[in-house]
Amino acid sequence: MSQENVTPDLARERSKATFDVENLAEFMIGGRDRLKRKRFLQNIAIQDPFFKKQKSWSFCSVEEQYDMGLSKSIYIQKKLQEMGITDMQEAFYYRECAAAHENSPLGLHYAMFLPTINKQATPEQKKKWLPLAENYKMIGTYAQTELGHGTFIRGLETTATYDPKTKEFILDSPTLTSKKYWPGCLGKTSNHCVVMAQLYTQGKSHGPHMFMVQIRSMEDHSVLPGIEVGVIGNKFGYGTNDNGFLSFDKLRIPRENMLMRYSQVGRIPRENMLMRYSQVSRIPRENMLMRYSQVHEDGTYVKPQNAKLAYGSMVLIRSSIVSDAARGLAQACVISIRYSAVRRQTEAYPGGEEPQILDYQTQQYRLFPLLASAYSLQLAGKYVFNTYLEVNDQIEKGNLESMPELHALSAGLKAFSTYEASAGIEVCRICCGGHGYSQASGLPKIYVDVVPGCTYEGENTVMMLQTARYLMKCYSRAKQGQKLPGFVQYIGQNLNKKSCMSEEVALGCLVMAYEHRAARLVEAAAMRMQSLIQGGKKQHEAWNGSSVQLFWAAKAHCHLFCVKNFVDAIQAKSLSSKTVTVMKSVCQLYGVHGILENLGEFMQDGFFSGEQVGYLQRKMLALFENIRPNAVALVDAFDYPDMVLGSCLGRYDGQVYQALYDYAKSAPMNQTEIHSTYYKHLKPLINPETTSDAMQFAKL
Ligand SMILES: Cc1cc2nc3c(=O)[nH]c(=O)nc-3n(C[C@H](O)[C@H](O)[C@H](O)COP(=O)(O)OP(=O)(O)OC[C@H]3O[C@@H](n4cnc5c(N)ncnc54)[C@H](O)[C@@H]3O)c2cc1C
Repeated sequence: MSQENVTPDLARERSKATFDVENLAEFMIGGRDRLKRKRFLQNIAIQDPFFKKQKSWSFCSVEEQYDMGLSKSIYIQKKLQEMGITDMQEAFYYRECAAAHENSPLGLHYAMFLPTINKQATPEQKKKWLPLAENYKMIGTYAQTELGHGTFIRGLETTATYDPKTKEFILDSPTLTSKKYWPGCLGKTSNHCVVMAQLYTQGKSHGPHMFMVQIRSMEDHSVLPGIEVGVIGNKFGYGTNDNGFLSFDKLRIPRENMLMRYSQVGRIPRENMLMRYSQVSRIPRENMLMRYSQVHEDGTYVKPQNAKLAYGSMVLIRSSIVSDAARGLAQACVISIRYSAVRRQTEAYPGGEEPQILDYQTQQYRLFPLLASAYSLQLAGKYVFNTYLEVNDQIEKGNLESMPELHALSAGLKAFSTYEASAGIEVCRICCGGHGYSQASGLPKIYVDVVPGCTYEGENTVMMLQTARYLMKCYSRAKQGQKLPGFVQYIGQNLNKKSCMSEEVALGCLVMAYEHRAARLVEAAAMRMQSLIQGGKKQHEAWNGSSVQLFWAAKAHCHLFCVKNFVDAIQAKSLSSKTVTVMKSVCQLYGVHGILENLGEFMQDGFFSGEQVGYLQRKMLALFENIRPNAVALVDAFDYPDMVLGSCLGRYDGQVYQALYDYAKSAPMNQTEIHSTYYKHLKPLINPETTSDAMQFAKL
């Protein structure tokens, strides 16, 4: 990043750093070559006049935002093609910079529609749809959520009823609450969508299945008969995205439009069933690859044998949400910490210099733990993604041994990270004082982009309870003396021990404390369930009656994972000893602050003494002092160019006041000396004798 014009405050901060920022930046991204490549690709976007001339999104109406989002998306895609970039990670680096937080109206085409065809379609279906989708003849999305149901997928009401006479499905939205509601890119952009609907065949319901449905003409984009589609109106954020509603009036679609890689229905010639995992009968049973579901020749539907196969794609999506949340929090920390190093406020004593607000201990108390959290969550997202890649081959071969653990962890981490990041971004905004409230800070935009991650792809509480379900299974296995896999081995451990914490606050003692807390909360939730069942409650009543404790247990499990993973990650050989020293402080702060924020859970059974809590409190304050000289260098190591941050406060050069003033000057309302509303409202108020029609009307 250019060192030109950097404010003396930021220049001094950087010169004080005790470690090599490049070393940490390379570690975080996964190597020197990758960092170089990322910078190369992002520089192309930074230099491109197309992006330079774009109006700030914050001065646009929702319709303008949608228009701009679409034009940018299409431009970005063309550029990626021109540059021959096919690698997902490389495309991400370019897009991250070029799109600068704008949620693409084509986002779900790439993120859900194309992958769904790739993963769920038969070879014939792929052959038919993929070229059309890749060439933007088909533009699609994924429509699952309805007005009445999102979380409870089995409760979806859209029906797809098979008619064997015509070999068609009839899609119908029989109730108001069955209308699809929320899917991104649905209202105005897509001409196709994958619809999740309840499958009925031979008079029976077989649960939700996916269907490819054309909703608009590929010639003139008109809405097809039997379909009603539109946008759901303005939202908290996501102005560039046309989240929509959709309903069907007995719409007929060909049988081949059911995504049938894993399940089939209806009579079709045997030779047409080129399904990887499903086969028709009349071959030896043991020859059948029946991992998912199958249909007999008479059209009988056979349900999937192993629902866990769907875990793979869920883990992948959730790991990407963890990384997105971590990125949002990291960017908010960059903005707030750089600004806090430039902003000066309140002379410490009469006539004294006003300190940088970053020197206030209370500012450090709010920002440094978030900085630690941003590192921890980024490392957690990386771990889940890399582990997914490692086990993916085994999944494809049907070996699902390690999947339940990873699946449960990814569900909990998705919730844990989005909660932590959303709350943290808001704290970063508040730490910027008044300017944090301006869109010019970039923080409101980051917040509204990250916070829906608490809801989509599994509502957070529901995700935590999913993790808790797995923890309960582990607990009961541990009580039966069975060995638990990898990371959950702490469950069922002896709880009659005390913390080894000393003044030094060793990382090992921090990990032990988090293990103890998680093990105790898992046990407490299990005991509560057990006692409710023994007291005569039904299983589901006992579950609901224990769900707060189950939630606590799942949260403690995720927190433990983040601490442990952080401790393991900083042992990496690629980190220099100076970087390790700094990162050890950051990691310690993450652990210490987490304990102090949840003290009751660590102290309830006397695991910590009051004296040990004193060690932790003193250590936290000492860590603030340790981290302070490196705070700016630590956010620099996230390596976000200004274009990605989109913030007047988080600029690398620290020229925040000029940037804020320029932003204000560029506001559309400042482009005229007198605003049109003066003639309409103010003039008649100030000079009633020149009363406008409106005033005369009001007087009447
Ligand atoms: C920005 C955005 C984009 C979206 N994009 C898409 C999209 O592209 N495609 C799509 O299909 N959908 C999309 N959605 C919808 C989203 O997936 C759902 O909103 C989400 O799954 C949550 O479901 P819900 O709205 O039914 O929440 P609800 O389930 O109604 O949640 C409401 C409350 O009830 C609680 N609750 C519900 N069930 C339980 C339970 N079993 N135990 C305890 N508590 C429970 C929840 O914790 C929550 O507090 C999007 C949503 C948003 C906000």
